[in-house]
Amino acid sequence: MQGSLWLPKNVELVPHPTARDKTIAKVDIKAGACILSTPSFAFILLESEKGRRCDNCFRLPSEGSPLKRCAGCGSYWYCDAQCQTVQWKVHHKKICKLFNSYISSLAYQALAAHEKQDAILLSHAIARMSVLPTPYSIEESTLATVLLSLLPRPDESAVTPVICPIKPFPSDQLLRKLYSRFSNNNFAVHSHLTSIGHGIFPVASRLFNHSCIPNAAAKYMLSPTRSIVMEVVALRNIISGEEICLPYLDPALLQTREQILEISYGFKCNCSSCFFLGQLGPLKEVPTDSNELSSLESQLRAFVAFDSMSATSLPAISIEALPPALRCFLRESYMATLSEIFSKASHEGQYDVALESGITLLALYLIIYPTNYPQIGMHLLELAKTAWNAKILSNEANDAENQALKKQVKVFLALASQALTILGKEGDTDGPLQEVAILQNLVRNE
Ligand SMILES: C[S@@+](CC[C@H](N)C(=O)[O-])C[C@H]1O[C@@H](n2cnc3c(N)ncnc32)[C@H](O)[C@@H]1O
Repeated sequence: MQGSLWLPKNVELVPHPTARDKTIAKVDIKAGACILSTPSFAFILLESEKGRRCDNCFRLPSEGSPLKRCAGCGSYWYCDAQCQTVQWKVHHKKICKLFNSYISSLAYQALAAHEKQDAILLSHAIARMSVLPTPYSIEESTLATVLLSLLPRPDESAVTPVICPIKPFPSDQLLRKLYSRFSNNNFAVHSHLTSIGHGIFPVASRLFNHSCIPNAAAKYMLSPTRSIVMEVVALRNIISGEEICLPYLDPALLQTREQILEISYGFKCNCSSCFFLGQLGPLKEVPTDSNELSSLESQLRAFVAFDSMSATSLPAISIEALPPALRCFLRESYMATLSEIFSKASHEGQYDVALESGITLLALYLIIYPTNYPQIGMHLLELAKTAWNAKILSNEANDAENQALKKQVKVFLALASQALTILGKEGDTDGPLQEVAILQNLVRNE
Protein backbone atom coordinates (compact mmCIF):
# COMPACT_ATOMS: atom_id res chain seq x y z
CA MET A 1 0.00 0.00 0.00
CA GLN A 2 2.90 2.33 0.82
CA GLY A 3 4.01 2.44 -2.79
CA SER A 4 0.53 3.42 -4.02
CA LEU A 5 0.59 6.31 -6.44
CA TRP A 6 -2.53 7.81 -4.89
CA LEU A 7 -1.02 8.03 -1.39
CA PRO A 8 0.16 11.57 -0.56
CA LYS A 9 3.89 11.78 0.23
CA ASN A 10 3.49 13.28 3.71
CA VAL A 11 1.36 10.44 5.19
CA GLU A 12 1.41 6.68 5.54
CA LEU A 13 -1.20 4.01 6.13
CA VAL A 14 -0.58 1.78 9.14
CA PRO A 15 -2.76 -0.89 10.76
CA HIS A 16 -5.43 0.22 13.25
CA PRO A 17 -6.68 -2.23 15.91
CA THR A 18 -10.37 -1.99 14.88
CA ALA A 19 -10.62 0.25 11.79
CA ARG A 20 -8.33 -1.87 9.53
CA ASP A 21 -5.93 1.01 8.80
CA LYS A 22 -5.26 4.54 9.92
CA THR A 23 -3.33 7.37 8.31
CA ILE A 24 -0.47 8.94 10.21
CA ALA A 25 1.69 11.95 9.39
CA LYS A 26 5.17 10.98 8.13
CA VAL A 27 6.47 14.48 8.84
CA ASP A 28 5.33 17.44 10.94
CA ILE A 29 2.42 19.12 9.16
CA LYS A 30 1.63 22.78 9.76
CA ALA A 31 -1.85 24.14 10.51
CA GLY A 32 -3.48 25.15 7.24
CA ALA A 33 -1.40 22.79 5.09
CA CYS A 34 -3.20 20.78 2.42
CA ILE A 35 -2.72 17.10 3.28
CA LEU A 36 -4.62 15.69 0.33
CA SER A 37 -6.14 17.04 -2.85
CA THR A 38 -8.29 14.42 -4.53
CA PRO A 39 -10.86 14.24 -7.33
CA SER A 40 -14.28 12.71 -6.87
CA PHE A 41 -15.25 9.47 -8.55
CA ALA A 42 -18.91 10.47 -8.75
CA PHE A 43 -21.04 13.26 -7.35
CA ILE A 44 -24.52 14.75 -7.47
CA LEU A 45 -26.10 18.05 -6.60
CA LEU A 46 -28.76 18.11 -3.90
CA GLU A 47 -32.25 18.22 -5.42
CA SER A 48 -32.67 21.76 -4.05
CA GLU A 49 -29.56 22.90 -6.00
CA LYS A 50 -30.57 21.33 -9.35
CA GLY A 51 -30.86 24.01 -12.02
CA ARG A 52 -29.23 26.57 -9.64
CA ARG A 53 -25.68 25.24 -10.04
CA CYS A 54 -23.73 23.57 -12.82
CA ASP A 55 -24.03 19.77 -12.64
CA ASN A 56 -20.35 19.45 -13.52
CA CYS A 57 -18.39 22.07 -11.55
CA PHE A 58 -21.12 22.86 -8.93
CA ARG A 59 -20.52 26.61 -9.38
CA LEU A 60 -23.34 29.15 -9.37
CA PRO A 61 -23.76 30.82 -12.79
CA SER A 62 -22.15 34.21 -13.17
CA GLU A 63 -24.42 37.18 -13.74
CA GLY A 64 -25.64 37.45 -17.31
CA SER A 65 -24.63 33.85 -18.14
CA PRO A 66 -27.52 31.61 -17.17
CA LEU A 67 -26.93 27.85 -17.00
CA LYS A 68 -27.56 25.91 -20.18
CA ARG A 69 -29.88 22.92 -20.04
CA CYS A 70 -28.80 19.62 -21.63
CA ALA A 71 -30.76 19.53 -24.90
CA GLY A 72 -30.93 15.72 -24.73
CA CYS A 73 -32.52 15.06 -21.35
CA GLY A 74 -33.36 18.55 -20.11
CA SER A 75 -32.44 17.39 -16.61
CA TYR A 76 -28.80 18.44 -16.28
CA TRP A 77 -27.55 22.05 -16.35
CA TYR A 78 -24.09 23.35 -17.26
CA CYS A 79 -22.14 26.62 -17.20
CA ASP A 80 -21.07 26.16 -20.80
CA ALA A 81 -20.13 23.66 -23.50
CA GLN A 82 -16.82 22.89 -21.75
CA CYS A 83 -18.45 21.76 -18.51
CA GLN A 84 -21.00 19.81 -20.53
CA THR A 85 -18.26 18.05 -22.53
CA VAL A 86 -16.35 17.08 -19.38
CA GLN A 87 -19.44 15.48 -17.86
CA TRP A 88 -20.57 13.98 -21.16
CA LYS A 89 -17.35 11.97 -21.39
CA VAL A 90 -17.30 10.95 -17.72
CA HIS A 91 -20.84 9.62 -17.45
CA HIS A 92 -23.61 11.63 -19.07
CA LYS A 93 -23.36 10.04 -22.55
CA LYS A 94 -24.36 6.74 -20.92
CA ILE A 95 -27.32 8.26 -19.06
CA CYS A 96 -28.73 11.14 -21.14
CA LYS A 97 -31.18 9.26 -23.41
CA LEU A 98 -32.35 6.96 -20.62
CA PHE A 99 -32.63 9.47 -17.79
CA ASN A 100 -36.22 10.70 -18.12
CA SER A 101 -37.82 7.30 -18.55
CA TYR A 102 -35.66 6.07 -15.64
CA ILE A 103 -36.77 8.77 -13.19
CA SER A 104 -40.41 8.41 -14.18
CA SER A 105 -40.32 4.61 -13.76
CA LEU A 106 -42.42 3.13 -10.96
CA ALA A 107 -39.34 1.48 -9.43
CA TYR A 108 -37.53 4.83 -9.13
CA GLN A 109 -40.62 6.71 -7.99
CA ALA A 110 -41.17 4.16 -5.21
CA LEU A 111 -37.79 5.05 -3.63
CA ALA A 112 -37.53 7.31 -0.60
CA ALA A 113 -35.88 10.71 -1.23
CA HIS A 114 -32.47 9.62 0.15
CA GLU A 115 -32.63 6.40 -1.89
CA LYS A 116 -33.33 8.40 -5.06
CA GLN A 117 -30.20 10.41 -4.34
CA ASP A 118 -28.18 7.22 -3.78
CA ALA A 119 -29.66 5.68 -6.95
CA ILE A 120 -28.51 8.58 -9.14
CA LEU A 121 -25.09 8.75 -7.48
CA LEU A 122 -24.75 5.00 -8.02
CA SER A 123 -25.86 5.44 -11.64
CA HIS A 124 -23.13 8.07 -12.15
CA ALA A 125 -20.51 5.76 -10.62
CA ILE A 126 -21.64 2.79 -12.73
CA ALA A 127 -21.77 4.91 -15.91
CA ARG A 128 -18.21 6.01 -15.19
CA MET A 129 -17.10 2.38 -14.89
CA SER A 130 -18.98 1.50 -18.08
CA VAL A 131 -16.91 3.97 -20.14
CA LEU A 132 -13.58 2.35 -19.17
CA PRO A 133 -11.72 0.95 -22.24
CA THR A 134 -12.95 -2.46 -21.10
CA PRO A 135 -16.27 -1.72 -19.38
CA TYR A 136 -16.18 -2.52 -15.65
CA SER A 137 -12.53 -3.64 -15.55
CA ILE A 138 -11.92 -1.67 -12.43
CA GLU A 139 -8.18 -2.22 -12.56
CA GLU A 140 -8.18 0.23 -15.48
CA SER A 141 -9.18 3.01 -13.04
CA THR A 142 -7.18 3.78 -9.90
CA LEU A 143 -10.14 5.53 -8.27
CA ALA A 144 -12.46 2.60 -8.99
CA THR A 145 -9.89 0.18 -7.57
CA VAL A 146 -9.57 2.23 -4.37
CA LEU A 147 -13.36 2.60 -4.16
CA LEU A 148 -13.97 -1.13 -4.26
CA SER A 149 -11.23 -1.71 -1.67
CA LEU A 150 -13.10 0.38 0.93
CA LEU A 151 -14.67 -1.16 4.02
CA PRO A 152 -18.35 -2.03 3.48
CA ARG A 153 -20.99 -0.37 5.64
CA PRO A 154 -22.51 -2.24 8.62
CA ASP A 155 -25.77 -3.27 6.85
CA GLU A 156 -23.95 -4.69 3.85
CA SER A 157 -27.05 -6.52 2.67
CA ALA A 158 -29.16 -3.35 2.20
CA VAL A 159 -31.25 -3.62 -0.99
CA THR A 160 -29.53 -1.84 -3.87
CA PRO A 161 -31.79 0.88 -5.32
CA VAL A 162 -32.75 0.50 -8.99
CA ILE A 163 -30.27 2.35 -11.20
CA CYS A 164 -30.46 3.87 -14.66
CA PRO A 165 -30.44 1.01 -17.26
CA ILE A 166 -26.94 1.80 -18.54
CA LYS A 167 -25.57 -0.35 -21.38
CA PRO A 168 -23.76 -2.65 -20.87
CA PHE A 169 -25.46 -3.23 -17.53
CA PRO A 170 -23.10 -4.18 -14.65
CA SER A 171 -23.22 -7.50 -12.85
CA ASP A 172 -25.43 -7.77 -9.80
CA GLN A 173 -22.34 -8.58 -7.78
CA LEU A 174 -20.59 -5.34 -8.80
CA LEU A 175 -23.70 -3.28 -8.07
CA ARG A 176 -24.07 -4.77 -4.60
CA LYS A 177 -20.37 -4.41 -3.87
CA LEU A 178 -20.45 -0.77 -4.83
CA TYR A 179 -23.66 0.06 -2.99
CA SER A 180 -22.36 -1.59 0.18
CA ARG A 181 -19.56 1.04 0.14
CA PHE A 182 -22.13 3.85 0.15
CA SER A 183 -23.15 5.84 3.24
CA ASN A 184 -20.08 5.05 5.39
CA ASN A 185 -17.81 6.32 2.61
CA ASN A 186 -19.78 9.13 0.99
CA PHE A 187 -19.24 12.81 1.76
CA ALA A 188 -21.63 15.73 1.95
CA VAL A 189 -20.17 18.37 -0.39
CA HIS A 190 -20.51 21.83 1.11
CA SER A 191 -19.78 25.45 0.34
CA HIS A 192 -19.19 27.61 3.42
CA LEU A 193 -20.78 24.97 5.64
CA THR A 194 -23.97 24.67 3.56
CA SER A 195 -24.50 21.29 1.90
CA ILE A 196 -24.86 21.47 -1.87
CA GLY A 197 -24.31 17.87 -2.93
CA HIS A 198 -22.91 14.42 -2.27
CA GLY A 199 -19.76 12.86 -3.56
CA ILE A 200 -17.58 9.77 -3.56
CA PHE A 201 -13.91 10.56 -2.93
CA PRO A 202 -12.34 7.09 -2.70
CA VAL A 203 -8.83 8.17 -1.64
CA ALA A 204 -10.13 10.33 1.23
CA SER A 205 -12.40 7.48 2.35
CA ARG A 206 -9.52 5.03 2.29
CA LEU A 207 -7.28 7.31 4.33
CA PHE A 208 -9.18 9.02 7.11
CA ASN A 209 -10.85 7.64 10.19
CA HIS A 210 -13.26 9.65 12.31
CA SER A 211 -12.64 11.64 15.46
CA CYS A 212 -15.02 13.98 17.31
CA ILE A 213 -11.96 16.17 17.98
CA PRO A 214 -10.47 16.01 14.49
CA ASN A 215 -7.16 17.57 13.51
CA ALA A 216 -8.16 17.97 9.86
CA ALA A 217 -11.21 19.04 7.85
CA ALA A 218 -12.43 18.56 4.28
CA LYS A 219 -13.27 21.41 1.97
CA TYR A 220 -14.39 21.48 -1.65
CA MET A 221 -12.82 23.42 -4.48
CA LEU A 222 -15.06 24.53 -7.33
CA SER A 223 -13.36 25.70 -10.48
CA PRO A 224 -14.48 26.37 -14.06
CA THR A 225 -14.75 23.29 -16.28
CA ARG A 226 -13.32 20.99 -13.59
CA SER A 227 -15.32 18.51 -11.58
CA ILE A 228 -15.19 19.15 -7.83
CA VAL A 229 -12.03 18.42 -5.88
CA MET A 230 -11.77 17.67 -2.17
CA GLU A 231 -8.92 19.10 -0.13
CA VAL A 232 -8.10 17.87 3.36
CA VAL A 233 -6.53 20.61 5.46
CA ALA A 234 -4.69 20.38 8.82
CA LEU A 235 -6.66 22.38 11.41
CA ARG A 236 -3.65 22.60 13.74
CA ASN A 237 0.00 21.59 13.72
CA ILE A 238 0.16 17.80 13.42
CA ILE A 239 3.30 16.05 14.59
CA SER A 240 4.99 13.20 12.77
CA GLY A 241 3.42 9.87 13.80
CA GLU A 242 0.08 11.42 14.82
CA GLU A 243 -3.10 9.95 13.30
CA ILE A 244 -4.95 12.31 10.94
CA CYS A 245 -8.73 12.22 11.44
CA LEU A 246 -11.76 13.92 9.91
CA PRO A 247 -15.15 14.48 11.53
CA TYR A 248 -17.73 12.16 9.93
CA LEU A 249 -20.47 14.23 11.56
CA ASP A 250 -20.89 17.48 13.46
CA PRO A 251 -19.10 16.96 16.80
CA ALA A 252 -21.77 19.18 18.41
CA LEU A 253 -24.20 16.24 18.13
CA LEU A 254 -23.15 15.39 21.66
CA GLN A 255 -26.04 13.04 22.50
CA THR A 256 -26.74 11.52 19.08
CA ARG A 257 -23.30 11.07 17.56
CA GLU A 258 -22.59 7.75 19.33
CA GLN A 259 -25.73 6.18 17.84
CA ILE A 260 -25.15 7.63 14.36
CA LEU A 261 -21.57 6.34 14.29
CA GLU A 262 -22.71 2.90 15.40
CA ILE A 263 -25.63 2.59 12.98
CA SER A 264 -24.17 4.25 9.89
CA TYR A 265 -20.50 3.40 10.28
CA GLY A 266 -20.48 0.38 12.60
CA PHE A 267 -17.98 1.59 15.21
CA LYS A 268 -17.78 3.10 18.65
CA CYS A 269 -15.72 6.25 18.83
CA ASN A 270 -12.92 6.13 21.38
CA CYS A 271 -11.92 9.79 21.29
CA SER A 272 -11.35 11.50 24.64
CA SER A 273 -14.51 13.61 24.21
CA CYS A 274 -16.70 10.50 23.72
CA PHE A 275 -14.96 8.78 26.63
CA PHE A 276 -15.67 11.80 28.87
CA LEU A 277 -19.33 12.06 27.79
CA GLY A 278 -19.76 8.32 28.31
CA GLN A 279 -18.60 8.63 31.93
CA LEU A 280 -20.92 11.51 32.78
CA GLY A 281 -24.22 9.64 33.02
CA PRO A 282 -27.47 11.58 32.63
CA LEU A 283 -26.98 15.35 32.45
CA LYS A 284 -28.84 17.72 34.77
CA GLU A 285 -31.61 19.80 33.20
CA VAL A 286 -30.72 23.34 32.11
CA PRO A 287 -32.44 25.70 34.64
CA THR A 288 -35.83 27.00 33.53
CA ASP A 289 -35.72 29.94 35.93
CA SER A 290 -34.37 32.87 33.89
CA ASN A 291 -32.28 34.36 36.72
CA GLU A 292 -30.72 31.01 37.53
CA LEU A 293 -30.04 30.35 33.83
CA SER A 294 -28.53 33.78 33.29
CA SER A 295 -26.23 33.39 36.32
CA LEU A 296 -25.08 29.95 35.11
CA GLU A 297 -24.49 31.27 31.59
CA SER A 298 -22.31 34.06 32.91
CA GLN A 299 -20.34 31.39 34.85
CA LEU A 300 -19.87 29.55 31.55
CA ARG A 301 -18.55 32.69 29.87
CA ALA A 302 -16.27 33.37 32.85
CA PHE A 303 -14.97 29.78 32.74
CA VAL A 304 -14.00 30.15 29.07
CA ALA A 305 -12.52 33.57 29.88
CA PHE A 306 -12.96 34.98 26.39
CA ASP A 307 -12.60 38.76 26.50
CA SER A 308 -14.53 40.17 23.54
CA MET A 309 -12.83 43.58 23.97
CA SER A 310 -9.22 42.52 23.82
CA ALA A 311 -8.74 38.82 22.93
CA THR A 312 -5.98 38.25 20.39
CA SER A 313 -6.33 34.47 20.26
CA LEU A 314 -8.97 31.90 21.05
CA PRO A 315 -8.53 29.82 24.19
CA ALA A 316 -8.21 26.04 23.62
CA ILE A 317 -10.38 24.33 26.22
CA SER A 318 -10.90 20.63 26.71
CA ILE A 319 -14.38 19.37 27.45
CA GLU A 320 -13.02 17.42 30.45
CA ALA A 321 -12.20 20.70 32.22
CA LEU A 322 -15.84 21.86 32.29
CA PRO A 323 -16.91 22.21 35.96
CA PRO A 324 -19.76 19.85 37.02
CA ALA A 325 -22.21 22.73 37.60
CA LEU A 326 -21.87 23.77 33.92
CA ARG A 327 -22.20 20.32 32.35
CA CYS A 328 -25.95 20.77 31.86
CA PHE A 329 -24.95 23.00 28.92
CA LEU A 330 -23.63 19.96 27.07
CA ARG A 331 -27.13 19.24 25.82
CA GLU A 332 -27.71 19.43 22.07
CA SER A 333 -31.15 20.91 22.75
CA TYR A 334 -29.64 23.80 24.76
CA MET A 335 -27.18 24.57 21.97
CA ALA A 336 -29.99 24.55 19.37
CA THR A 337 -32.10 26.92 21.50
CA LEU A 338 -29.17 29.25 22.12
CA SER A 339 -28.32 29.35 18.45
CA GLU A 340 -31.96 30.22 17.61
CA ILE A 341 -31.99 33.00 20.24
CA PHE A 342 -28.78 34.42 18.76
CA SER A 343 -29.99 34.43 15.13
CA LYS A 344 -33.47 35.72 15.96
CA ALA A 345 -32.17 38.51 18.19
CA SER A 346 -29.54 39.61 15.65
CA HIS A 347 -32.08 39.61 12.80
CA GLU A 348 -34.63 41.49 14.85
CA GLY A 349 -32.15 44.11 16.03
CA GLN A 350 -32.07 43.10 19.71
CA TYR A 351 -28.32 43.43 19.69
CA ASP A 352 -27.65 43.25 23.43
CA VAL A 353 -29.50 39.90 23.61
CA ALA A 354 -27.75 38.73 20.43
CA LEU A 355 -24.26 39.60 21.64
CA GLU A 356 -24.74 37.97 25.03
CA SER A 357 -26.24 34.74 23.63
CA GLY A 358 -23.70 34.74 20.78
CA ILE A 359 -20.76 34.96 23.18
CA THR A 360 -22.25 32.19 25.35
CA LEU A 361 -22.57 30.08 22.18
CA LEU A 362 -18.96 30.87 21.28
CA ALA A 363 -17.91 29.66 24.76
CA LEU A 364 -19.69 26.35 24.11
CA TYR A 365 -18.16 26.01 20.64
CA LEU A 366 -14.70 26.51 22.13
CA ILE A 367 -15.40 23.65 24.56
CA ILE A 368 -16.89 21.28 21.97
CA TYR A 369 -15.01 21.95 18.75
CA PRO A 370 -11.27 21.60 18.20
CA THR A 371 -9.05 24.60 17.53
CA ASN A 372 -9.77 26.42 14.25
CA TYR A 373 -12.86 24.37 13.51
CA PRO A 374 -14.69 26.17 10.65
CA GLN A 375 -17.93 26.62 12.66
CA ILE A 376 -15.99 28.75 15.16
CA GLY A 377 -14.73 31.08 12.41
CA MET A 378 -18.20 31.37 10.85
CA HIS A 379 -19.75 32.14 14.23
CA LEU A 380 -17.14 34.81 14.96
CA LEU A 381 -18.03 36.43 11.63
CA GLU A 382 -21.73 36.45 12.62
CA LEU A 383 -20.77 38.01 15.96
CA ALA A 384 -18.75 40.69 14.14
CA LYS A 385 -21.73 41.51 11.87
CA THR A 386 -24.01 41.70 14.91
CA ALA A 387 -21.65 44.02 16.81
CA TRP A 388 -21.24 46.17 13.67
CA ASN A 389 -25.02 46.51 13.23
CA ALA A 390 -25.31 47.33 16.92
CA LYS A 391 -22.67 50.03 16.50
CA ILE A 392 -24.43 51.55 13.49
CA LEU A 393 -27.73 51.75 15.36
CA SER A 394 -26.25 52.80 18.68
CA ASN A 395 -26.82 56.26 20.06
CA GLU A 396 -24.18 58.42 18.33
CA ALA A 397 -23.99 60.61 21.42
CA ASN A 398 -22.89 57.63 23.49
CA ASP A 399 -19.27 57.58 22.47
CA ALA A 400 -18.19 55.02 25.08
CA GLU A 401 -20.76 52.49 23.80
CA ASN A 402 -19.75 53.20 20.22
CA GLN A 403 -16.07 52.67 20.92
CA ALA A 404 -16.75 49.48 22.89
CA LEU A 405 -18.77 48.01 20.02
CA LYS A 406 -16.10 49.01 17.51
CA LYS A 407 -13.47 47.23 19.62
CA GLN A 408 -15.65 44.10 19.68
CA VAL A 409 -16.10 44.17 15.91
CA LYS A 410 -12.32 44.34 15.48
CA VAL A 411 -11.69 41.49 17.92
CA PHE A 412 -14.33 39.23 16.32
CA LEU A 413 -13.04 39.98 12.83
CA ALA A 414 -9.40 39.36 13.66
CA LEU A 415 -10.26 36.02 15.29
CA ALA A 416 -12.67 35.02 12.50
CA SER A 417 -9.91 35.74 10.01
CA GLN A 418 -7.38 33.64 11.98
CA ALA A 419 -9.73 30.64 12.19
CA LEU A 420 -11.07 30.85 8.61
CA THR A 421 -7.63 31.39 7.07
CA ILE A 422 -6.56 27.98 8.37
CA LEU A 423 -9.23 26.28 6.24
CA GLY A 424 -8.66 28.80 3.45
CA LYS A 425 -10.81 29.56 0.43
CA GLU A 426 -13.39 26.97 -0.51
CA GLY A 427 -16.68 26.53 -2.31
CA ASP A 428 -18.36 29.55 -3.85
CA THR A 429 -16.49 32.79 -4.36
CA ASP A 430 -17.39 35.69 -2.07
CA GLY A 431 -17.22 33.47 0.98
CA PRO A 432 -16.68 34.33 4.64
CA LEU A 433 -13.04 35.37 4.19
CA GLN A 434 -14.12 38.01 1.68
CA GLU A 435 -16.89 39.12 4.07
CA VAL A 436 -14.30 39.52 6.83
CA ALA A 437 -12.10 41.62 4.53
CA ILE A 438 -15.04 43.84 3.48
CA LEU A 439 -16.09 44.46 7.08
CA GLN A 440 -12.49 45.11 8.15
CA ASN A 441 -12.29 47.72 5.42
CA LEU A 442 -15.50 49.38 6.55
CA VAL A 443 -14.27 49.53 10.15
CA ARG A 444 -10.91 50.94 9.03
CA ASN A 445 -12.52 53.65 6.88
CA GLU A 446 -15.17 54.62 9.37
C1 LIG B 1 -14.11 5.90 5.44
S1 LIG B 1 -13.55 4.40 6.15
C2 LIG B 1 -12.07 4.86 6.92
C3 LIG B 1 -10.85 4.10 6.39
C4 LIG B 1 -10.67 2.73 6.98
N1 LIG B 1 -9.97 2.82 8.24
C5 LIG B 1 -9.93 1.79 6.03
O1 LIG B 1 -9.01 1.12 6.47
O2 LIG B 1 -10.34 1.72 4.86
C6 LIG B 1 -14.80 4.31 7.36
C7 LIG B 1 -14.76 3.05 8.17
O3 LIG B 1 -13.57 3.01 8.97
C8 LIG B 1 -13.86 2.56 10.29
N2 LIG B 1 -13.59 3.68 11.23
C9 LIG B 1 -13.48 4.98 10.92
N3 LIG B 1 -13.19 5.72 12.00
C10 LIG B 1 -13.11 4.87 13.04
C11 LIG B 1 -12.84 5.04 14.42
N4 LIG B 1 -12.59 6.22 14.97
N5 LIG B 1 -12.84 3.92 15.20
C12 LIG B 1 -13.07 2.71 14.67
N6 LIG B 1 -13.36 2.50 13.36
C13 LIG B 1 -13.37 3.56 12.54
C14 LIG B 1 -15.32 2.16 10.30
O4 LIG B 1 -15.39 0.80 9.95
C15 LIG B 1 -15.91 3.01 9.17
O5 LIG B 1 -17.08 2.46 8.61
